[in-house]
Amino acid sequence: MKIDPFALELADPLATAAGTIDAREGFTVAYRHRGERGVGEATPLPGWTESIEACREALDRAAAVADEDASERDGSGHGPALLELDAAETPAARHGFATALLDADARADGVSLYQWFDADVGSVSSVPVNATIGDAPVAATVEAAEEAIESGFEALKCKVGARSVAADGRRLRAVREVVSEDVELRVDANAAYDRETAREAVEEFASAGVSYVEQPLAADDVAGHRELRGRGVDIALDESLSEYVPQTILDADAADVLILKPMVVGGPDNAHALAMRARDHGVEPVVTTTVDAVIARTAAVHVAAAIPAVRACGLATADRLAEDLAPDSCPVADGRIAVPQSSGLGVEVDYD
Ligand SMILES: O=C(O)CCC(=O)c1ccccc1C(=O)O
Ligand SMILES: [Mg+2]
Repeated sequence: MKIDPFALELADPLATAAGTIDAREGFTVAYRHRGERGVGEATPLPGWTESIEACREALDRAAAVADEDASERDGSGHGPALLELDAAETPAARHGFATALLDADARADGVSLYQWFDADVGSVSSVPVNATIGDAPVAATVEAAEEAIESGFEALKCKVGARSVAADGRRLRAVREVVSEDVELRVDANAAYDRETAREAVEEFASAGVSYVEQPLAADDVAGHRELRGRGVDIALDESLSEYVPQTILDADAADVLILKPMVVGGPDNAHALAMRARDHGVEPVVTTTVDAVIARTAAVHVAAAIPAVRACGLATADRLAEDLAPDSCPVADGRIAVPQSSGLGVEVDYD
């Protein structure tokens, strides 16, 4: 297993109620499996996943198991090595190795990763995506919304909760005025509110025609989120998935929508399985990145492509990066992101 660190600056930092994301650091993972070299990416986001140090340690541990097994036994060390990586403890590390294995497996089988997940989805050339609009004053928010609409997005996700409910209400109504009613408006509070403020916020968002609010309350407040449902704006849970296993949220009827970040749930395979389980419970899955580099972003696109008739996903995050690890394999046009059709992940990383 080959583990290489990288660090990427953001050209367009993402301002949220929980702080601004302005750089991403992680590791590429390369692993030979079934005669193919698979590539993966582990890009931890502290607060959401393990730290960069814990990620490195976990990957080194998995590499030791995989490499020892490969040299001393039958070369099938990926099983025990993957089991070294706990999806709850070190989700980014597991994501990195699992993606490399999935890439190699799908390449060996000669199918694109999304079809490797589910051959029955048929051919999916693109999936719908939302534009991601950070926290900003009214004028800049409206400008970002207009720009997104001009480039063809039909869903906008606006960060809220860094300002008062009244101030966010002004931002959202101003956006509503310049975009047509057909445009889906979502918001993401990143756990900014207490219960009382959240009820006021939901009322305000309903009047601006918001479809769903991501994580209005703290990650551990499952009961609070359940009580917020049915007030005219759907409830989507995101941070709660780094606190609880998804089954807890599904069993508690705490969400209308589950935001699945492969980097946070421990890999594209886990994200796909959880998406299907959510659907079975009548909860809609939405796949998003954690503003990752091209390998993880592309893996997330394959997860979304394997979900039949998936809602707009939060995958249009490439433009925020000042640089990337390889050319973009999933360009965005007209509000949709392209799904690579070559075998495996479809990302060619130049190691020289
Ligand atoms: O969903 C999107 O549109 C983009 C992804 C996004 O918002 C995000 C990116 C990094 C970390 C957290 C989040 C989030 O959804 O809260
Ligand atoms: Mg969110």
